[in-house]
Amino acid sequence: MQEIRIEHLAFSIGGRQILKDISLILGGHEFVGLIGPNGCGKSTLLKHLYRVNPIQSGQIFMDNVPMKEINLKNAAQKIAVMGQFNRMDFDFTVLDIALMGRTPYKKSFEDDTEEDYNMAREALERVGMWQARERSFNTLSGGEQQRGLLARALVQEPEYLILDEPTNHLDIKYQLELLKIVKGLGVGIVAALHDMNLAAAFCDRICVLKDGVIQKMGTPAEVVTVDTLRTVYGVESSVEVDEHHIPFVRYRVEPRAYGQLHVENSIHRGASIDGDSSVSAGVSIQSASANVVAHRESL
Ligand SMILES: Nc1ncnc2c1ncn2[C@@H]1O[C@H](COP(=O)(O)OP(=O)(O)OP(=O)(O)O)[C@@H](O)[C@H]1O
Repeated sequence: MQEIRIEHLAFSIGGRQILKDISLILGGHEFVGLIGPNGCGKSTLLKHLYRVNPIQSGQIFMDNVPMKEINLKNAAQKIAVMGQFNRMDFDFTVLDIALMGRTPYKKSFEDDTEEDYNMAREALERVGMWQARERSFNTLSGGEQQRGLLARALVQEPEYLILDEPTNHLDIKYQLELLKIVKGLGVGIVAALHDMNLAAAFCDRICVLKDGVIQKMGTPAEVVTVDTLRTVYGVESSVEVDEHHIPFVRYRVEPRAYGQLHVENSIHRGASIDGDSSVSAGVSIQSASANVVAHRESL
């Protein structure tokens, strides 16, 4: 696929406008990050691309063909999706989920072939889930589910990949691995991301949404700036740009806020929160305090 072109897309729910006049070109071989505060419209925009949300106003083209003229099966051969909500209604195994990636290529009730099985095996090995292939998908942890869904997307051999918060639930090793795998596919990618440093490290371009409007679009160095973080998120930061033009954000937090937290913790430590469990209350407060200290040191 060469490109997905979005023109003047607008979308309202219950009289509230969620997306306002969005125009955007997503190249077929670039990794575009979609960032912005909670509720700014990232998932709503992505749902238009994978056709969960109907187009109310504006147009979306895939390689110059209006999306509504492309039948769903053809679209599913071109576009794979890793969405945010992954619960399955039936008790599928991890292997079943991976094999579902072949569905757009099959006729109704056509059986899986050895080739399908080999593709599923290769994808599951790639995401470290082959050993868990007989596990019920619904019993997996959030991160394991996400890796299973990535395997399904790989098996689908898409030309374009849509990821809605793909690193949600993943530990740092798998966050990096997932982003490396998808980047290495050489297909177009659009991903809603919250972690600014991951977005900066992996994306070719970043689109910033706020209140359903595109605020900025550009390379990570153009977009991930102190000004963006202040105006879009209301957060103070410092941003360093390395020799590869990749920005790295450090968030500024008032040191006094930590001091106050320690004082509060020491006052409450050992005190009973629920009236009958002073020990467990003390433990949880201490561990929260330790987390804050560790976090502060890492800053
Ligand atoms: N079906 C719906 N009915 C009512 N409101 C909705 C619906 N879908 C989305 N919204 C609202 O639209 C706004 C944008 O939601 P969306 O999920 O696109 O945000 P987001 O940028 O992906 O947020 P987050 O970062 O929290 O995932 C939110 O205020 C949300 O509550």
